[in-house]
Amino acid sequence: MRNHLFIKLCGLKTEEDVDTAAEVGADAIGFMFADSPRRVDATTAIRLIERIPSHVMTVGVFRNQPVGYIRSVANITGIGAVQLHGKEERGHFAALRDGSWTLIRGASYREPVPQCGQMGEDILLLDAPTPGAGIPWDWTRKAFRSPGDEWLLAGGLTPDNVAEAVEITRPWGVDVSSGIERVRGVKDSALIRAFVKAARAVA
Ligand SMILES: O=C(O)c1ccccc1NCC(=O)[C@H](O)[C@H](O)COP(=O)(O)O
Repeated sequence: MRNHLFIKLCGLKTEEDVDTAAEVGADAIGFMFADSPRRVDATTAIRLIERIPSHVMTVGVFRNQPVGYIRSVANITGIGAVQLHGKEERGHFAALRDGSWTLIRGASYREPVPQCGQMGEDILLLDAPTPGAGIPWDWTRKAFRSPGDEWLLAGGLTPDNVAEAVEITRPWGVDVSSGIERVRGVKDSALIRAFVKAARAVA
């Protein structure tokens, strides 16, 4: 029996989204504070975070934004984790170490494969070249080796392919955004349920 698979659902925007995610047992819920059709403002995030049980990790996703802005959004909203998903270097991660947040690094799969902790992050999220586009990278490649302990597989995951992706790559967790939407930027409760069910079914 494998360990618990950590499931992060990203880009949620409504009460219905977060209530469904909590009900089906998501481990983390991501809010987009970077340019995206899923972007929310801090006021919306605060309202949504109030509904989320404390055992669920709340994640703010940022991309190439100043440390001061990230810190202020993190403080105002009370998010539990900061995900840096752009070209942020080690200095960005180091500057954000003074908070109580878990630090997540979103990196595109490439050779050499990014490794867990390389930039000072706590969790690595291994993604496709274009984040949030619903396009998978080739996780079926035979030479794939785990980048470390706490890493999330992301990029084009759906209820239909998540089980196979987990079986092949054996990640610590998975992350999804487009695969739980029928319309870009709009989450679908049935797809959220189907995704979590399929991911949890992997032995
Ligand atoms: O989701 C976005 O629109 C986005 C935009 C800019 C930077 C990061 C973004 N998303 C980060 C995530 O963690 C997504 O869940 C991840 O890229 C997977 O997305 P998808 O392939 O759509 O499942």
